[in-house]
Amino acid sequence: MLSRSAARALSSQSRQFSSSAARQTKVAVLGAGGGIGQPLSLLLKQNKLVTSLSLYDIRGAPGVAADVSHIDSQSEVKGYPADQLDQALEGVKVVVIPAGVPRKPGMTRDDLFNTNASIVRDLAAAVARSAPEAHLLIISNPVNSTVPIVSETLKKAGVYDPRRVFGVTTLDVVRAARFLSEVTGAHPDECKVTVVGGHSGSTIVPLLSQTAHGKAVKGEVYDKLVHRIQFGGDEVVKAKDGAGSATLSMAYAGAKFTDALLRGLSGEKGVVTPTFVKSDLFAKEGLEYFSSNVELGPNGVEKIHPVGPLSAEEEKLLAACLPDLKKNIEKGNAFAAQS
Ligand SMILES: NC(=O)C1=CN([C@@H]2O[C@H](COP(=O)(O)OP(=O)(O)OC[C@H]3O[C@@H](n4cnc5c(N)ncnc54)[C@H](O)[C@@H]3O)[C@@H](O)[C@H]2O)C=CC1
Ligand SMILES: O=C([O-])CC(=O)C(=O)O
Repeated sequence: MLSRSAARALSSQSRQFSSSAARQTKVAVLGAGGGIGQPLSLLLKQNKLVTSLSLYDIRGAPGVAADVSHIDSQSEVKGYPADQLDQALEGVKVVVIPAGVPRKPGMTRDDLFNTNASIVRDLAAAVARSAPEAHLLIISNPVNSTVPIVSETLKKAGVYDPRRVFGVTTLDVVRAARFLSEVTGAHPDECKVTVVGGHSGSTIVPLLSQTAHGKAVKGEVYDKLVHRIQFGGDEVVKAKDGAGSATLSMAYAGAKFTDALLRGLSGEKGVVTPTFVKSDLFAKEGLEYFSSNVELGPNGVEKIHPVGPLSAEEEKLLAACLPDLKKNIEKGNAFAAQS
């Protein structure tokens, strides 16, 4: 017979266990064998909100899984070969997709469309079949078009919920903080910049005027900083000289966004970060999707924040962003409509 205090302690322990178990989640990485997929899997293995990691790729996922599974964190890891996509998705709550080809020097992200559009469509169709209630985090480029493709594919399957589809634009936010810190000498933690729009060149709009350190940057230094944030991806593509694009910083950014979503799903309040989602902010201009600050919660997207006050320079950047972004979105929609 347990004493009353022992029984109380046991019941409080089991409440704690059940609430933390409820918060934990099975996460899949599709494209886990790739340049982003491997370090992303490594980082997700260290996330306490992940109970189980399901690693899928058409090449090499079982090997990555065996390797990552030796890390001494609580989650289980399983790798799936090319013919086991549906099994990989069973019971999965969050699906992160870095599958597809990366750029080489001289290419734009849009040049990846022809290869990556069908990869992303087929993976989204599998999610619709095997994990219809999962949240989808799209890393594969061109994000401005792959997010519409995923959304339309889910719509066709009758399982679309716009609160559960996210284009991962976190790398732009990460770069903006780092590059602003390099210009000002302030710590990156004090240089958080909201980046809105989409994820390629002119569609990337950093709102430097909304931060204390960013507001102080003017003239040529401002122009160079904005250009560096918009074209940071090209810097890495050039330096890698044909061996691909950003993988390590992207894995960091992907893990950071996944963690934000998991915290929101688990009920944490006030989790707000930019992400490319179905949005009415620029519906009048004909845009169905837009990245702005989004509050993440138990259902995914809880609240889409407006872009807020803009400087004259940012008004111009936004004016340049909207038509390009609209074209990218329409291209994704047109592909999905023909598929
Ligand atoms: N959203 C963002 O900020 C960023 C996006 N990217 C994009 O991420 C994508 C992946 O880049 P990396 O990892 O560097 O490329 P990678 O070539 O190293 O890896 C891609 C992986 O996808 C796998 N794959 C191809 N087709 C697949 C399919 N049908 N199912 C499952 N897996 C499949 C390949 O086998 C490979 O392991 C590219 O499209 C790249 O442009 C890259 C950096 C930043
Ligand atoms: O530049 C690329 O192709 C990869 C990417 O999206 C980025 O690094 O932002």
